[in-house]
Amino acid sequence: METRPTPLSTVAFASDHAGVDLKSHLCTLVKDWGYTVVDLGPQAGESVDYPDYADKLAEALKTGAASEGVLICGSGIGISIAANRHPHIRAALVSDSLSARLAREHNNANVIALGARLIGPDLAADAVKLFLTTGFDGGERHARRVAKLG
Ligand SMILES: O=C(CO)[C@H](O)[C@H](O)[C@H](O)COP(=O)(O)O
Repeated sequence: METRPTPLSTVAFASDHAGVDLKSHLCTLVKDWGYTVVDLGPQAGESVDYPDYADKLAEALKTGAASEGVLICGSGIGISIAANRHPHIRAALVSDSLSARLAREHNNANVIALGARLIGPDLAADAVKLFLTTGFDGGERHARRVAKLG
C-alpha cells in the first residue's frame, strides 16, 4: 500500500452553481484537516457551465498547483465526464464511502466528483476524507489496468 504524502497535499476544488455550497463546506473541512486548499470557484450562485470548471481543475493538476481534486455539480455526472476528457485526469464519480476508497485503491483516481443534489454534506465529507487518506493498492493487476487507461 502506498503511503500518503507528508506534508499533506494540496487539494483543488471546483464546482458549478449547484455545488457552490457543498464546495465551500468541504473546503473549510479539508483546510481544518491540515491540507492546503485551492478553491477554483465559482464563488457566487450564478449559473455557470460545469465543463469550464472541470477544465480549470484539470489545469491545476497539470501544472502541479494541486495534486488531487474534488469536483461538484448537481449530480456529479457532467463535471466528471468533462474532467475525464483530459488524459491526465482519472475522475471517479462517487456517491458512497466505499467507492471513494476503491477509487484510490484500485483506480488511483486523482479526482473525485460528487453530486451536491444527491448526497448530503456528511457523506460527502466522509468520501473526501477516504479519497484523501487512501493510497493506491499498487498491486500488479491494478497497476496494469490503470496503465491501460492511458
Ligand atoms: O451536469 C449535471 C447533470 O449531469 C449537473 O447536475 C448540473 O449541475 C446540472 O445539470 C445543472 O442544472 P441546472 O438546472 O442548470 O441547475
